[in-house]
Amino acid sequence: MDHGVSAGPIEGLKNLQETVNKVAEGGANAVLGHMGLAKYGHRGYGHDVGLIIHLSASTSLSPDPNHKVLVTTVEEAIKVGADAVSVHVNVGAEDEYEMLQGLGYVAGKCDEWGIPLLAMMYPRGKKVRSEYDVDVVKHAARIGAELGADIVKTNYTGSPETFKEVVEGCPVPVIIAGGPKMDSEKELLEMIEGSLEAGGKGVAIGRNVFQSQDPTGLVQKIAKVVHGGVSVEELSKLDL
Ligand SMILES: CC(=O)[C@@H](O)[C@H](O)C[C@H](N)C(=O)O
Ligand SMILES: O=CC(=O)COP(=O)(O)O
Repeated sequence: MDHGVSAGPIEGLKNLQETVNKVAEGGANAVLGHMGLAKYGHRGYGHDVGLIIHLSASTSLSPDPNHKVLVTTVEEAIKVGADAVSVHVNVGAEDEYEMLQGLGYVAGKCDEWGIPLLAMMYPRGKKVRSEYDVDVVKHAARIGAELGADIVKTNYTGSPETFKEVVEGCPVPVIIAGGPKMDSEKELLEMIEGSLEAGGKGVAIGRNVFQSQDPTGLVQKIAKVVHGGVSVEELSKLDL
């Protein structure tokens, strides 16, 4: 739910509290967002849900939206009760070097404090012809682990065969982002299933969940696939 910074109050994120409630009820393990999520997304009741504070930011209005900067610290995240923190690196961007420096720095701080670090490793920049190409995705994912992340989040490469190369090339658990809203839930669930088949360990789905007609129901289905080992075919037979 970090899109409020990059894209503004987009559909599904206008009311953070409501959205946090819906996904927590569906069984999400954690919500991820900027500092404001802790302040304005706090519900004070209901299911507990993990909190991952995102330390990087850029906006779609910037001359270079691929240039993410660190906007808060591991210590500030810990103060608001974070269970983990995340950093976004665009591998291939003009200012890649600063984002790599930032990731390395944050990884050191996370080790000092004993807090897990999720690195969002996206191949994005002039030399990147496709953000979903296995060669650039596996390179980006590997960098996340090399620089000290505990979990790497990246793009799904379109097939279990290619995604296996990403997982095998990355010594820490790899999870996938959802990307732009898809036409059907089935398409999303099949992508998730494909990533798990390849050895992926989970998902960090944004728009496809919070812009769904039924975020709670969709998270329930995702949890059945990720945690319950239920196939998408079996899922269609369940009364959900
Ligand atoms: C809006 C996008 O293209 C996403 O992939 C973002 O870059 C990822 C992140 N959730 C963000 O909003 O920065
Ligand atoms: O930071 C962004 C994400 O974790 C994933 O967002 P998406 O909307 O699923 O791409």
